[in-house]
Amino acid sequence: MNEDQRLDSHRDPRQALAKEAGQGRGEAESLASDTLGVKSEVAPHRPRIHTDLIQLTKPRIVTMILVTTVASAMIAAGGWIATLDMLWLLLGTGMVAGSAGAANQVWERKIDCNMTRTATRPLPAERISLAPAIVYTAALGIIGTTILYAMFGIAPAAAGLATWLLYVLIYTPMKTRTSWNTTVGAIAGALPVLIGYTAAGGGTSDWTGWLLVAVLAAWQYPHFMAIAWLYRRQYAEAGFCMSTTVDPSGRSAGAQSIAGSIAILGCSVALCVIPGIPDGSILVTVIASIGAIAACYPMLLASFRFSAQPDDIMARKLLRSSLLVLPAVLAIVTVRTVL
Ligand code: HEM
Ligand SMILES: CC(C)=CCC/C(C)=C/CC/C(C)=C/COP(=O)(O)OP(=O)(O)O
Repeated sequence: MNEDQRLDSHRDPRQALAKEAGQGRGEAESLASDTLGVKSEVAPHRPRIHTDLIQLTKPRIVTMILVTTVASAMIAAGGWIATLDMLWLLLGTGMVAGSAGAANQVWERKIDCNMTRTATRPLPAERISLAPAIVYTAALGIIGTTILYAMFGIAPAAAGLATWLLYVLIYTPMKTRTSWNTTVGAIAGALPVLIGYTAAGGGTSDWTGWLLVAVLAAWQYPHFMAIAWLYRRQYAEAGFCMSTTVDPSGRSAGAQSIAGSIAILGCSVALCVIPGIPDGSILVTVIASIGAIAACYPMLLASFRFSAQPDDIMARKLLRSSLLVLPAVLAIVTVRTVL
């Protein structure tokens, strides 16, 4: 049984690889920590309630969302905003994002039982019952939206609410019906940049704000196509409709990964060039543009390699590069805009 066949086994690829690496983890670790080789805390065998309340919010996705929030606020403001304002912005956005993640898990509590990757979550594993989970989800969303409205006005609050509704009421039910769910999810995952952007004074009609949305939307294709490949059997068996269950060859996933990697490169360079129009420094513009291309290159290369050879090894490399490229691109574009 060669490596690919073993990796293709029905076992969760993370546990197969973890077992092989002699890590012998009892608990399946997060995909990113495993992929990035970053040691994350192994979930305690009997997690406490506060651990479960955090797990319900999809904390690692929310953390990356908050990274995009800081960047978009700084890009809109042309620099750092008042620290207290940034803290309120992160608290409000984090609560609304956590509420969306929790609402998704409430909605999918039954189908999550059918996937190794999600079966250990608080609701499928019955460590939290439905009623308190719903109250917790509602409280996070209402308090978070109220903070955004009270501190920053209608635009950030509306952007958060629109994202919540799109992710929970449109994207989530689409997951078992059509692989186009990924495009809706990409829009939902990208819209939160408008929270930070408008909270820091950016306009809803600014080119820069929508180019930031485009960067996030494009990024999610290589990001998720790698995941959709790694978990393709689990998605198929659980009844989800993803690009890799509709097209098991991986050609569609590969093509979408390449398209997304090219799109994020183009949008990132555009974000580096726009501030230089008309009277910005040519040298800074050129250096920043080269930096954006260099930051996107690893994910572009990984996308081409995954497309040429769709297997778990190439998919893990693509996922790893996606989780490193996004913060790098956001850092370069932020510094360029602030300079
Ligand atoms: C179409 C949109 C997206 C889909 C379908 C998607 C799906 C997923 C899935 C299934 C995982 C694996 C979670 C696990 O290990 O159980 C994951 C991990 C992750 N996602 Fe995404 N994601 C999307 C967009 C985003 C966005 C917008 C962000 C933040 C900007 C993000 C950040 C992350 C991070 C940091 C991880 C690693 C954390 C972990 O291992 O749990 N994702 N994503
Ligand atoms: C401010 C605000 C409302 C932000 C929301 C941001 C947010 C949660 C974006 C979700 C991105 C996304 C599609 C994740 C995958 O969910 P999934 O259901 O495919 O993941 P799963 O299979 O692990 O449950």
